[in-house]
Amino acid sequence: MDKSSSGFYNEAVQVIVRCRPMSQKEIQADCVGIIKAYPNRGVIEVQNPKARNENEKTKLFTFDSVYDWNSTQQGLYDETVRPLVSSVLDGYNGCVFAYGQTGTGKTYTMEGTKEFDEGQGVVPRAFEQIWAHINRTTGLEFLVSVRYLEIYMEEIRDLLKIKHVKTLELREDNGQGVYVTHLHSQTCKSEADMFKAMRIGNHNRTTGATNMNEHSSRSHAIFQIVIEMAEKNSKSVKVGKLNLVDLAGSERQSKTGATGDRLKEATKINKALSSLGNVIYALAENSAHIPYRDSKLTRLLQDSLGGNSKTIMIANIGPASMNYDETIITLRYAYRAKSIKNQPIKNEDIKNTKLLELQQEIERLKKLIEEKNRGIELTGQIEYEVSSEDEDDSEKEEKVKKLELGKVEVSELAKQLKTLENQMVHGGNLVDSVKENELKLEQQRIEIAARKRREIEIQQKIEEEEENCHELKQVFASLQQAVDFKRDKLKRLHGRFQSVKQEIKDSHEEYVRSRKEIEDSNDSAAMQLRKKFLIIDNFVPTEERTRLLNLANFDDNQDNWVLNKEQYKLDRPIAHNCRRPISDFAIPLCQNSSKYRIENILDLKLDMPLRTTQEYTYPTICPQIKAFVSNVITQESQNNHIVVKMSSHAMGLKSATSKIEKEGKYKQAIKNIVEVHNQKSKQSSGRPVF
Ligand SMILES: Nc1ncnc2c1ncn2[C@@H]1O[C@H](COP(=O)(O)OP(=O)(O)OP(=O)(O)O)[C@@H](O)[C@H]1O
Repeated sequence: MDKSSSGFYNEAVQVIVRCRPMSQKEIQADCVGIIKAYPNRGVIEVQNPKARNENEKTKLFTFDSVYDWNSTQQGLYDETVRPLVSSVLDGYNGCVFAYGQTGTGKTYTMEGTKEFDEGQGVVPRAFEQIWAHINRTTGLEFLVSVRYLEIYMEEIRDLLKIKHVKTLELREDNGQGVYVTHLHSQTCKSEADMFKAMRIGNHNRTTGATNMNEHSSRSHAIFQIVIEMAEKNSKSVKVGKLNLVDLAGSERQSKTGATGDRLKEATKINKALSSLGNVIYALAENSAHIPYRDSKLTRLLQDSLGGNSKTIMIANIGPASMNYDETIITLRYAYRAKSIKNQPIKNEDIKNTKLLELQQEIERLKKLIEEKNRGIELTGQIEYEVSSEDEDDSEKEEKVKKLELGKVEVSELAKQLKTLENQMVHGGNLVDSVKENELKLEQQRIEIAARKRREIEIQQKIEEEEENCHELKQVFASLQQAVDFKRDKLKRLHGRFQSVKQEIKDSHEEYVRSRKEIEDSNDSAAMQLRKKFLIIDNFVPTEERTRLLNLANFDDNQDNWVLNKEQYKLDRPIAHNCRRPISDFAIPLCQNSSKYRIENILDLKLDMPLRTTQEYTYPTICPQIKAFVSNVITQESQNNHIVVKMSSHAMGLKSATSKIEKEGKYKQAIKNIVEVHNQKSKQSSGRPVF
């Protein structure tokens, strides 16, 4: 930690990398593993399956810690996330987010699997830690609430209240940072309440199957836990906020096979992730402008990246050779994120919190109840002391009524008090011995994590120093030895120079590729814009255009242009006793109507719905019967009936007749004859003729 120019302490974003095991699909496709992880040095080595020369063969990346396929959920949590959640419980803002290609284990890391103990990911383990802390902390009152949202197709959705009627918008506030309006906040009184909220949200989250992942997350999800804590009757509160973020994975259409909706989702996912990449890049480069406003995701993560938060980025990668390009891109972003500096500040002494409001309201209600009770007691006493003979009946009744009313009011207030008290949790409801043991265990875990981090840091420093001091330590016996040593060093440095050169070349290629993507999307946006201009220029009168342009204002919160609704009023055309045509058939009828002319200033065709019926097709007669019968049918008219006669070889050249009512129903007649004959044939020979 170092001090920034603004006087706050800078703390770098902690970046860890996790590589999942080879998947069944990758094993079946005979994919080669290209990742080597060195957890004690925090190093990841990637082998390039397309290497053309020695320099391109391997790439090394150093991180705060790395986890390979043998890593456990418990190990990862204890070593990296537990210390962060402890800080949140001390009043800091914290954020853990999982980043990486689709199918690399982001959801596995954040949520985990259904197996109860070992399978649990970061989110449920954080619940456990938070509630263990609350249950052993005496003397404090807590108000714990959760929110769960997803950004799907650039729209924010409340995962705890899916049928939200109000639109959820992003707003910015000096105290709160960026927040979402009308987002449902669920108060939790126990670990089970939090689990319930998580399950509801997960159930509502948008997922879908792709070639890369059967349960692919199609949205970015943020689970937010807010913990307000204060002593009883205190004047200020400490607030810890934890954001647990499971991002949707970046994906290539060629690999995921996405089409239709999946493709549209993928385009939005990739766009938001590329904005995130740009923010990381700009922060790492210390740019004057950080493009947070490019997407909703980056706006929501504004505090976590470069702001008031302690942040951990978990970069998830896969081990297979077929994903080499994506793995390198993820590792490059993660590497850049290492140089992002945040300024976490303890949220102490906060005044406008819900917990404070609750505490004050509880106090007020308690006092009120006390006063009312005192009043009731007094009225009761007076009633008892004053002799009943001195009062008439109506006065007595009045007093009894007043007394009853007072009691009802008190019971109402007591109910309100109970509801308010129920929202808060009183810490420290564990038995003392359990409390002590838990505290010890927690401290041990945090110490072990800190020791491990220190070991990795020391190891990385030693390697750096060794490189620098190697030459100083050497004592050369001969000139030749010195030359050999220098040659070795030159070779090493040349190798390093080549790999840096290669890295620059790769980065340039990546830059060209992403520039091309941006240019393509710019071109398509410009094309859409030209189309809209074509319509506006040709169909919207100039005065109206100027009027509307003057009414449009840019809304920072919505990040969009909006029309001033009070001044913007479009007069609807007046009806002229004629209904608006709603079908092709009705249009000609309305051609002469003044109403039609006024409303349809632009003579556009109506958008007709797609046809849902089919042309009538005549039934067909079985070709054998048709050929056979057409030769022998005769018809005669008999008392308004048609008699169809047919004879066939199949019937021993006998003729049969059928009587039908109308012309054109020969098929029916033939059917009748064939059925009758088939029945006869079945009776005699056991099988039909036709
Ligand atoms: N460390 C791991 N150990 C064992 N299995 C893992 C691990 N990481 C991921 N997996 C498995 O890999 C598969 C894909 O994981 P997951 O769904 O978490 O990927 P994802 O990155 O969230 O994908 P998407 O971005 O498409 O949502 C799952 O079947 C998961 O169980």
